[in-house]
Amino acid sequence: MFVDIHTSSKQYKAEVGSGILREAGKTIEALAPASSYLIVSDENVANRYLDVLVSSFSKEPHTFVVKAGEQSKSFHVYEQLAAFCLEKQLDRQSVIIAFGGGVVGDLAGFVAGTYMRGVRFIQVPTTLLAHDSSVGGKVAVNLPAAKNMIGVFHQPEAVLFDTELLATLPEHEWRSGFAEIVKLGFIADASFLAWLRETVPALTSIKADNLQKMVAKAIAIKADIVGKDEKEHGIRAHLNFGHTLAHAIEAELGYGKITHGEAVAIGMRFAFRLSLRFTKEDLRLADYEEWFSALGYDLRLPAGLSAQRLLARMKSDKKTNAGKIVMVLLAQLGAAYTKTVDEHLLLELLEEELGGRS
Ligand SMILES: NC(=O)c1ccc[n+]([C@@H]2O[C@H](COP(=O)([O-])OP(=O)(O)OC[C@H]3O[C@@H](n4cnc5c(N)ncnc54)[C@H](O)[C@@H]3O)[C@@H](O)[C@H]2O)c1
Ligand SMILES: O=C(O)C(=O)C[C@@H](O)[C@H](O)[C@H](O)COP(=O)(O)O
Ligand SMILES: [Zn+2]
Repeated sequence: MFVDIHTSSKQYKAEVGSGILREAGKTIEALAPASSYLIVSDENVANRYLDVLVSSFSKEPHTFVVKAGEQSKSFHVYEQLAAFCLEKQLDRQSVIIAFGGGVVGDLAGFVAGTYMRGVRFIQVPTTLLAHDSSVGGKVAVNLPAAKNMIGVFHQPEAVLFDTELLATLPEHEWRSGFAEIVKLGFIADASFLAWLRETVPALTSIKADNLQKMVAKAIAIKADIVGKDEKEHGIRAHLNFGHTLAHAIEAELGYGKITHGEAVAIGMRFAFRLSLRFTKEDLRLADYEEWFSALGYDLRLPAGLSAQRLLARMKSDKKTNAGKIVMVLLAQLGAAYTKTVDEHLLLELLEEELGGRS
């Protein structure tokens, strides 16, 4: 299956299929002829699949493997990778391949977006979550205090999503990726949401054809939004549903202590509760809680966090405007909007959530 992504800076395709990794090198060589290729991956993915990708090229590419996990989305690793590019004499005709989940995609994409002021790159995602991170061109590293603070918009040349690779993904990583898929239903497509609800009573038993359909549809919804607003001047902010709090939780706990998607699931519940303060629509929050609890999510704020500290972190969100926190809320299921929200209200809700934990 192919999904077209049309942004103002680039048009490209995402291919979603089973077994496409075995031909990925040839596909990349045809799509993006280059003076040299560099594959960036992490140790978990490299141990399982790097030889398959490397041997699919007609000429051996360079490889660079980082430690698995969010800690690798740092300036330190960014610098090591950029230095490696120079050491291997990558030039402006070279192509970088991000082979991994969102961490590798964001890191390698940021190096690609900045090395020699920008070289081409290709996303070869290996996690469910990477249906989101591999599309749309947001690439970045974290600052210790805040997620994705230093980055650029740099679209890939193509996305090659082999759903077969998801077979080795740990269950909590399925949960992480699935939260971002459901997010797309909440903000933009109520019928997709209903289909997900029907089709995914358990994460470990999604049939192969439904999995491909789900990933392709999620990419198509994201592509539609990014196509309308590549640089987040408006509607793209809706993709941040649940993220203002999620990013605060991730930074406050320390990167890698909770998966991104599991933090987003908590953030979405919080945003649901906040949305209910401003609408009379039935957002069916209880349905979400019941469904996600059955799938093994813990939607409560992690114990031990401070409401004041979370609020302070939320202020460094990229949507903040003149010191005011801007939240993505739901008008109804399938329709989002942004709203400046008074911090006293946010604090009240955070304290209520944390109080319920003791
Ligand atoms: N750029 C964007 O638009 C965007 C969108 C969403 C999330 N993100 C970012 O993506 C990151 C999270 O990405 P992620 O959830 O993919 O995390 P990740 O890249 O850390 O991967 C999760 C874990 O799964 C392992 N793994 C990857 N593929 C595997 C496979 N096929 N089999 C077995 N193990 C495998 C990894 O080694 C890692 O331990 C966060 O930093 C988040 O901020 C970016
Ligand atoms: O693509 C987007 O736009 C998103 O917001 C997708 C999010 O799922 C993703 O986590 C993104 O990296 C968040 O971006 P940020 O600008 O809030 O850091
Ligand atoms: Zn996200």
